[in-house]
Amino acid sequence: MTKEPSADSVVGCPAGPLPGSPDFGDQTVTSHHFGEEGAKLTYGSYLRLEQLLTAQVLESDPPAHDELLFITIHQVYELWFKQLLHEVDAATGAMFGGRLWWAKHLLKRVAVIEDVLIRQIAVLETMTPQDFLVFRELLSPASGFQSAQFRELEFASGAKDPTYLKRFRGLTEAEQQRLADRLRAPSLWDGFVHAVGASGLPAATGEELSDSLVAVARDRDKYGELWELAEALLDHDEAAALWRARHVTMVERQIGTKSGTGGSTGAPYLRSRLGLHYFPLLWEIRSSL
Ligand code: HEM
Ligand SMILES: N[C@@H](CC(=O)c1ccccc1NC=O)C(=O)O
Repeated sequence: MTKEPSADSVVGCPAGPLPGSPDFGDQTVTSHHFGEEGAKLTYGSYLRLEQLLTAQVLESDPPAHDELLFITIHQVYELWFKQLLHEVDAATGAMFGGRLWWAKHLLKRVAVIEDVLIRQIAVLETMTPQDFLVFRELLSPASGFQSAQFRELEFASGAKDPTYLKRFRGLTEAEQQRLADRLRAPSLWDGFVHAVGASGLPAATGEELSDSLVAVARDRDKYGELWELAEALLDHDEAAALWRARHVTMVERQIGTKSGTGGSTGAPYLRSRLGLHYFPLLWEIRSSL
């Protein structure tokens, strides 16, 4: 057990105002401005807090107490989805560029963020079905099904199901374009297949690839970097599967067997997606090891 340091026990951080820091009445240090002078950058302007903190607009009137939580959770998800796409794109590029250690580094971050996404479902589960029902009807026909970034993540990982392009209603032109672009762009899986080929192992057909992956697994002295990369991809795949499973249990807790606001059967539709794997071959080779 490590002891939590008290404020006055931290080296260089005595109790009381920090010398030279803004708004502490210390006028002696003028050579360093800590972002507080004139029109210089501030915390709020840098983080665009005016935009961020005015973007929670409730549908319910009078306001349903839990609708703010509902909006906040979804906005936080979309911010993390944006970050995940940033990392997944960079990891794909790194694999095509032969920088496998960087791809692995980024994929580890992806899995940690996904762990946060899984765990934050518990926050929304503090909302009871009764309190959700106060505003649920107002949400129809909107639904998480329409999250373009969520689908982009699926496509960017390797699960490219073009039928989703037609099944979406209400997406903006820009969102539709982004999804169409994603269908053509190389995925994480394409990047990994490239990396296997670049290492000298056969990777032209599914069978060759499967044999090569078994060879990688059996000789980690030789192919350690590829093996670890494959494991990092599997972590991402597993985390996405865990999120889907966690989401559907929450859905059943909130709406039981009711159909969804997005027009699907609800939990049965979501359960039909639980078998989805981004990298099926990485799971299949387990049976041959
Ligand atoms: C009270 C909480 C929630 C309920 C009851 C709920 C319910 C549902 C239902 C019923 C669907 C199926 C589509 C339809 O509406 O017909 C769905 C899909 C979806 N929801 Fe939620 N959801 C909740 C929270 C969330 C949260 C916090 C997120 C985070 C972004 C989310 C993301 C999604 C996504 C991405 C889909 C599409 C899944 C797919 O097509 O595989 N949901 N949700
Ligand atoms: N589909 C949910 C409603 C819902 O959760 C939702 C509604 C609007 C925007 C995002 C949502 N989140 C996930 O589906 C339902 O049927 O209750």
